[in-house]
Amino acid sequence: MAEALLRGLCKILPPERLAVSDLSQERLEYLKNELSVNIYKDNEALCRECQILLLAVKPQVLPKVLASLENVIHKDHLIISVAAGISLQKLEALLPEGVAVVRVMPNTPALIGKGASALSRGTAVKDEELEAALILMKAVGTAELVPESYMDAVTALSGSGPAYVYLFIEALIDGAVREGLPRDLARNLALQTVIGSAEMVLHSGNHPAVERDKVTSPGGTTIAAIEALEQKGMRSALFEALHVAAKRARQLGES
Ligand SMILES: NC(=O)C1=CN([C@@H]2O[C@H](COP(=O)(O)OP(=O)(O)OC[C@H]3O[C@@H](n4cnc5c(N)ncnc54)[C@H](O)[C@@H]3O)[C@@H](O)[C@H]2O)C=CC1
Ligand SMILES: O=C(O)[C@@H]1CCC=N1
Repeated sequence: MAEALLRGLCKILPPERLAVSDLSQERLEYLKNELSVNIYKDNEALCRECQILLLAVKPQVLPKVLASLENVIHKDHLIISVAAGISLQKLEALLPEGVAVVRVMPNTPALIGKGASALSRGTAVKDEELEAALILMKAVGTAELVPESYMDAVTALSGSGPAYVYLFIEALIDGAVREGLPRDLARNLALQTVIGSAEMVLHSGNHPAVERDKVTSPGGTTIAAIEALEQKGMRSALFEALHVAAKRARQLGES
């Protein structure tokens, strides 16, 4: 996730104003070679140099990382956490008192500037700090301010969502191959179908069902396919997927 954000940020900031630290020397060298950003092997050294700190370690690791930075993080820092499930209350308790923290749920299409992020504001965040966080996230796609109570559902929808869409695309391609199409042709048609359909809903502002009805001829092919999808429980499978993902986000916050 950090690489996706970093690549997006490189489009609005010169690489010399960006720095990254990681335990893995190999990751650091890869990012230096790819993006020419500054690299630090040591989180503390990076914290001394940078004012905005974007934390992109696993939720299970985050408390340990923040504990190790207790003496270097101070009130002039703005902390942005992308860790799934970790609440603002928990982040604030892990940070020195009064440090500004914004909780963000981004997604990996940020890598190509097509991310979808939601942000929630911590208690010590000043207006200009919130604005800075929004500018950074808008550099990699759409970014919306949301109440923190939405965050686990956001994680289930747009945070994890790209994975569901990739699974859907993969299944479309395999289904077409099953019907005899060459894989390359199936891939191109499947991808353009997903992109075109999303853009139709976006640009028309219509409910998706309105666009679906336009495809669905009486007695035709589409209604036969939709009957099969309803019988196989596609809709309820997605309800369940989002439900367990949101539940898992809450569990990650408790660990
Ligand atoms: N992968 C995704 O699509 C999304 C991930 N997130 C959040 O982003 C965070 C990272 O997730 P991923 O990128 O998937 O994980 P990842 O495992 O790919 O990346 C974590 C990175 O942290 C580094 N790291 C581990 N301990 C460290 C330490 N003590 N100091 C410095 N670096 C350390 C690792 O070497 C690794 O490069 C998680 O909190 C996750 O909830 C949020 C939205 C979407
Ligand atoms: O799978 C995860 O836990 C992370 C959070 C959202 C997307 N990836």
